[in-house]
Amino acid sequence: MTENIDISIREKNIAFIGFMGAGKTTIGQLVAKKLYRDFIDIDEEIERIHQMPISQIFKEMGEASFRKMERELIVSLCKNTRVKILSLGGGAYLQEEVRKACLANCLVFFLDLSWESWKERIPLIIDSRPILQNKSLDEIEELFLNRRSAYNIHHSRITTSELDAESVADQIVESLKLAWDIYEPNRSIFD
Ligand SMILES: Nc1ncnc2c1ncn2[C@@H]1O[C@H](COP(=O)(O)OP(=O)(O)OP(=O)(O)O)[C@@H](O)[C@H]1O
Ligand SMILES: O=C(O)C1=C[C@@H](O)[C@@H](O)[C@H](O)C1
Ligand SMILES: [Mg+2]
Repeated sequence: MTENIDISIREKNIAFIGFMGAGKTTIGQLVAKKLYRDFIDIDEEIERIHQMPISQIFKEMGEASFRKMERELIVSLCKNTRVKILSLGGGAYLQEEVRKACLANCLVFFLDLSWESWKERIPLIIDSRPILQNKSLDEIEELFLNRRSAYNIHHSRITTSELDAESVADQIVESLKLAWDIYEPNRSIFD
């Protein structure tokens, strides 16, 4: 397939972006199920291709190689696939090429949460995210705040603080259906 130009918004891939632990994998999976769409988690896909966890890829191949892998995979999926749900890794969207490809070919949802809410998730993610290793809480907060300027370039922002994953997914599906009906009434992906 050639580059996705002028595709209908119903056919566009949906991409989830946001900080580590914001819920991109969890919510992406739920949204995919609710919309009967294929789900691709970029981190899991890289782990599958290389047959090792991300933390080991960082250790053995270095962060720069990981960033190249995620960039190439995301850009290729953006250009060559449709109707998919893509959950990006937390740092992928910091790369300009990734941002451009996502914004041009996907509906980009920023899953946002407050620093206070994020801190409650630390025990759930701390061991498996190499970027968080050997950092103080202040340093992690700085990263959390600094990355917002990139995440703020999106099509839609959903605040997930105080909401369980199922409710966030329902809210996203509702907003998508509304947008599809407003911008492309009387159309289905089979037209
Ligand atoms: N809305 C939510 N409320 C409470 N816990 C949540 C919510 N969404 C996700 N979680 C939990 O937070 C943890 C991290 O979620 P998840 O792995 O989906 O984050 P992520 O954004 O994909 O992170 P990464 O960028 O590192 O891939 C999981 O244990 C998940 O169950
Ligand atoms: O925020 C980040 O930089 C990362 C987030 C994870 O999803 C993984 O992609 C990896 O651990 C790096
Ligand atoms: Mg994830």
